[in-house]
Amino acid sequence: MTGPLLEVDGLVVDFSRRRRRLRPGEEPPRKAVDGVSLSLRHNETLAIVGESGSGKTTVARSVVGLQKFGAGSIRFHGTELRTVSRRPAALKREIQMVFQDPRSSLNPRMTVRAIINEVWRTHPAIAPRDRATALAELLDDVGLDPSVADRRPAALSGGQCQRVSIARALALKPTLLVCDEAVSALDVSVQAQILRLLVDLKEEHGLSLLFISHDLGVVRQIADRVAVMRRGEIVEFDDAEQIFVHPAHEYTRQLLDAALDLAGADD
Ligand SMILES: Nc1ncnc2c1ncn2[C@@H]1O[C@H](COP(=O)(O)OP(=O)(O)OP(=O)(O)O)[C@@H](O)[C@H]1O
Repeated sequence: MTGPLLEVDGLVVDFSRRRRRLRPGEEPPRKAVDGVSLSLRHNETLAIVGESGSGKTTVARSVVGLQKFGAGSIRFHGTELRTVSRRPAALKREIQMVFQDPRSSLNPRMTVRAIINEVWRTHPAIAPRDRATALAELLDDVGLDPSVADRRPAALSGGQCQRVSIARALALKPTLLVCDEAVSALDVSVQAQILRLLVDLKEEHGLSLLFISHDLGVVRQIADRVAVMRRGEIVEFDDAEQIFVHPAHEYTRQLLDAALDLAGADD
């Protein structure tokens, strides 16, 4: 396959609605995302890092189609994407998102079996003929016991719920998984297990991952390339090794230092 899987070019998202005349010396309101360009290759993990409010989630939501954008373009397999309502169903299915809080993203009244069946009901084109076997395989893929199928989210741990969220995404046979702070709400040991799972799934299913995180320690474990965002812009975009060993931008160095301080404080 030639060309990147995903190309974001000059993306702009501006939440400030009222256009009033600025007072002399007043700074114009900052755009949440201001001219972001990046690309994601097939079977690659690209992480977007940056402090809170830097625009990471807004980029992710734009890619998934949950956020309208004002300018720029997002291309997937070379096809221009707009918001979800204007995307062809097959493309919608190919880009799936895993959220930070697995509990609130799963319907508490439904069993895991019902959650996954619901996905297949709404996408009959990719629904397996033998759903019971496919469900067992899916649960096995994400490291869950088959007995989990008949449980509800409240009966599962946070890590198990996140595995169910990942299984729900995989049920749609995506090519791109967008993970927005997908391990941030989990204990460190569970974080490591879910990261391992994502790496394995990426290899087994040929997935690409867009991985949003404020945690450089986590990003270091999973990313092939890293885009560093600050105030709506990308300040550095490079191979993970380069970012972590030879950061070029002062802001990246500050983030790395802050992460090291935090790690030291944990010891
Ligand atoms: N729906 C919205 N309406 C208005 N402003 C928004 C909206 N969503 C995000 N913002 C603003 O856009 C900016 C970028 O937010 P975003 O959530 O993308 O950043 P982030 O880097 O993901 O931060 P965090 O990790 O805290 O979510 C912030 O200033 C935020 O307040």
